[in-house]
Amino acid sequence: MEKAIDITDLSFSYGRQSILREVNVSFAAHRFSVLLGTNGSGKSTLFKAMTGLLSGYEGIVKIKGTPVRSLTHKQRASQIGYLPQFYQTVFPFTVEDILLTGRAAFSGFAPAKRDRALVTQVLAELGLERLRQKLFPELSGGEQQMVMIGRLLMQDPEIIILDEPTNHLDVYYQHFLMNKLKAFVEEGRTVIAIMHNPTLAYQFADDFFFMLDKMVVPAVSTAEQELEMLKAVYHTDFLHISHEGLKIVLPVGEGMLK
Ligand SMILES: Nc1ncnc2c1ncn2[C@@H]1O[C@H](COP(=O)(O)OP(=O)(O)OP(=O)(O)O)[C@@H](O)[C@H]1O
Repeated sequence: MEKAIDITDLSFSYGRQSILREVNVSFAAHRFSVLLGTNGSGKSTLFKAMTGLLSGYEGIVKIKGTPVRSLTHKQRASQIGYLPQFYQTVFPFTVEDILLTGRAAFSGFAPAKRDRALVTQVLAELGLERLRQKLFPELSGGEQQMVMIGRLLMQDPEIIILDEPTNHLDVYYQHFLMNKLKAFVEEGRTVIAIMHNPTLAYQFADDFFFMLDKMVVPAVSTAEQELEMLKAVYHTDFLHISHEGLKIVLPVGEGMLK
């Protein structure tokens, strides 16, 4: 297996609070991997380690064979695009300005003509042309989320790492985005995402991982084991529904299953 990200014996604490404990996991290149897990289980912390934004951990995080700590900012930007869970700007930047910042690691603060052409291309790809001159802080949450995905495309990284990419998106855009992420993988990129919606993840992604007891556990093979794993992670019952070859995993409330 060609590894996009390889993590060995990663442990990390915030002060006295242990968050990650000897995490060993690899995310395959050219696949769409999803990490699922409960609130506060350490998923974002793990992703920060993967993107070089976390310091003070034990263990090794490698991006395509090179420790992330030894990559320069520019090398990192060409390999990894990261959509954080939270971002905020109160400055009145237009959507175009925000997209151009996706090129900052390559073009500095003087965007080239081709960077503006790329803005046109990315907005068209995401169907967001109407937003080009709008002020980013005045967009809706879902519009901002899509613009931030566009910013990743401007960066044109090999590996796309997303922390809850479907946040704020309506059902149409959730499916639109998941299809896009799948298409990026078909084009040869690697996508790794934290998601809170197993139903959506199972429909679109290739590989599944769970955050459990400060460690990352890969998905199990049989459908029955899968439901057990989901229950162990979320303390919630799940059921499988199969519809014309489409497998749907659905959480159900306690006591709903007879
Ligand atoms: N900067 C920080 N300083 C101290 N504790 C932190 C910090 N960031 C996160 N934590 C704590 O670390 C734990 C894991 O947080 P993390 O954000 O990695 O969880 P998560 O699985 O991504 O959660 P969610 O699904 O709610 O986004 C939480 O208990 C959180 O309170």
